[in-house]
Amino acid sequence: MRSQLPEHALGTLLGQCFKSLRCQSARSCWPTFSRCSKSLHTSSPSRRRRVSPSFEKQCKQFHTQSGASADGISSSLQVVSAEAASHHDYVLRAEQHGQTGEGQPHHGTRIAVLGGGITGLASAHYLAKELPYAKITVYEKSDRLGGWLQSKKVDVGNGNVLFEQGPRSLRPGTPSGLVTLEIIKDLGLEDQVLITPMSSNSARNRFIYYPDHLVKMPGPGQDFYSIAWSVLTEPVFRGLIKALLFEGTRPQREPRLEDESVGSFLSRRLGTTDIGNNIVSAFLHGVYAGDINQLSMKSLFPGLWNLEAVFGSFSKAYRVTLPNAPMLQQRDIILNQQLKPKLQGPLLDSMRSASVYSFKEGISTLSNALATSLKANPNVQFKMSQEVNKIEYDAKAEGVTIQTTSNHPPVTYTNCISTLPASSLATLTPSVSSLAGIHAVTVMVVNLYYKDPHLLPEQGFGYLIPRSIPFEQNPEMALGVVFDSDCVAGQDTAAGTKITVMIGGHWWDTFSGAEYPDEEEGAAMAKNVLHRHLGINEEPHKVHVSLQRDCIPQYVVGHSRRMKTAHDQLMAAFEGKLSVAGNSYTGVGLNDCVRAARDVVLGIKDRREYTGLESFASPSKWVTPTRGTSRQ
Ligand SMILES: C=Cc1c2[nH]c(c1C)Cc1[nH]c(c(CCC(=O)O)c1C)Cc1[nH]c(c(C)c1CCC(=O)O)Cc1[nH]c(c(C)c1C=C)C2
Repeated sequence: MRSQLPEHALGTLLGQCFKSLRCQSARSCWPTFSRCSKSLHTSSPSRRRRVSPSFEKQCKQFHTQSGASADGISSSLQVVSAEAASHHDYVLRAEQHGQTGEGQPHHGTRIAVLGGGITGLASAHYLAKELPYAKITVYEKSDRLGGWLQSKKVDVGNGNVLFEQGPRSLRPGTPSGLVTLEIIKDLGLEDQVLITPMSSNSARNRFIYYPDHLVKMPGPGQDFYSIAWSVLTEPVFRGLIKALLFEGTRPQREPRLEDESVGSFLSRRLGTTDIGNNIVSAFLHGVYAGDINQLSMKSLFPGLWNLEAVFGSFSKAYRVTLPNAPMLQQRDIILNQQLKPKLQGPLLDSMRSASVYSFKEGISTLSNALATSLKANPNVQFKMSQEVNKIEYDAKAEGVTIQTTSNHPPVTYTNCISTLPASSLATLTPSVSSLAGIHAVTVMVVNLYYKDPHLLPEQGFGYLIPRSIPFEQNPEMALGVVFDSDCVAGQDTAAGTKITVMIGGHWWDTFSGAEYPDEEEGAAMAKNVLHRHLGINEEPHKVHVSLQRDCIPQYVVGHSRRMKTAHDQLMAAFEGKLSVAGNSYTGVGLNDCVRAARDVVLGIKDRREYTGLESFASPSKWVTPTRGTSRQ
């Protein structure tokens, strides 16, 4: 299965150009994955011997550098099993210990979950499943559950259309994606799932708007000549061929360099800022609504960051590792091994052909079903409209005390899982000061519905707008446009064209609250964008504008170090009884959030002391299961 993100541009250009260098951050595709984990099991000494001498040399070099055994291939295979048994593999161990963790069931265990968004609900779900004896209390400051998942059904006269105001679809082909599938299975939502196949227009046709027209990004189904023509003639690809040809000649980064921005990394490796500014910045707009010159290479693309450290350049990595030996994180392999056998069946089978998926009633189906199932559980209590204003460690009780703005007395819990934004958590407890600086961007989401079903000039996912677009082409500071009618079919009963325009993000970093456009201005801005870029002059039949304040945390340079400090601070101040999960920490996607929820619950179950940031304190190893090399 190929990766079908809007960042296909990046995946294809960096990935396909070097063929094997699939970005193995959190985005590995699962056939590769299955192959690798299969070969992990079946790897025999005779197979291991079939390794090129140059590769072996690289491995030895790397192992020596990293302080690991210089035993090349076999040592890296040992790394895999050694890590599975190592002290920080809480998750695996928790599963092996069964439902009661290391000790006996602890009746009287009370766990607080702060935040009723998708991470909070998923945490409560896994707590109820894994610690059935525990009493769970979910605190939510607003009067609704689901957080950023906001699907709105709108009556348009001749039927309904569904507007998504936040995330709109899920990708099944990543390790974290398996966790979401597990929840779907737990909740019996299989018949609600709507799949967008990889063969669909939206999966195949992805565009960047540059400098004044839509440019189709290379992707599956496109023939070599049209890709070559596009790369040679479209200004968006300026400098690409030269950059790739000479990438291997550029020096490896200084070992001292702990992190750098994606923009800096690309210009250093490719010798030009054009690829970053024209292509990768567009992809980063589609996922993070963020700034390529601030976002962290190490956190966003750990796979590429790691490859440079190991091999010196991508082209060398390609020559050495060959296409079928991607490097994977040990924790991903373990997750795959845990969940895939459990998920075997029609749902997993149907996901093999899926690019993305959603639900008939929208993405909120997931949070609504979680809430319904939790409300039916007598061990789970929701404290709605209750804002937490203080969190303290109670050393005597060895627990966490939660105080809210309501007049209720503070309550002490055995453990607390905070799914609040990092910066909010920092205001509730001064002891995790390192979380205070985590900034999030605001995006204005404008959903438009037109009765005319034939308005769009192209069929596809939509388009992303890079930072380098001339100002007069984008004075509204739009980040991208989604062709919703093509993206997820089957949610609307009314025919027509549904589009979402996303505006702002990092472009609004310096805005104070008062400067954001109001709904009327937002609607006018979106219509201007569609008029200028797509020639749409028609008035929409329905418009919905929502300002999603601080919705996407930014993993800027130094993120992993900040997280490591936060882990240490949480351990020092709360003895591991306060854990964190959510989009501020280990990934901004929905799948990342539910995976974080599961990890935290299994960590608590296993050890009862778990911060959720262990992966920063003891990073998972990188392994090439078939051949073997690793790096922390
Ligand atoms: C509010 C706007 C958002 C923008 N990005 C995100 C939100 C919530 C978060 C996000 N979007 C994507 C990912 C990656 C998913 C993954 O599996 O890792 C994340 C974390 C990809 C994406 N972006 C857009 C779509 C339709 C998708 C596919 C999957 C999804 O629906 O989440 C569209 C899009 N999002 C943003 C912009 C500017 C944009 C423009 C086309 C910002």
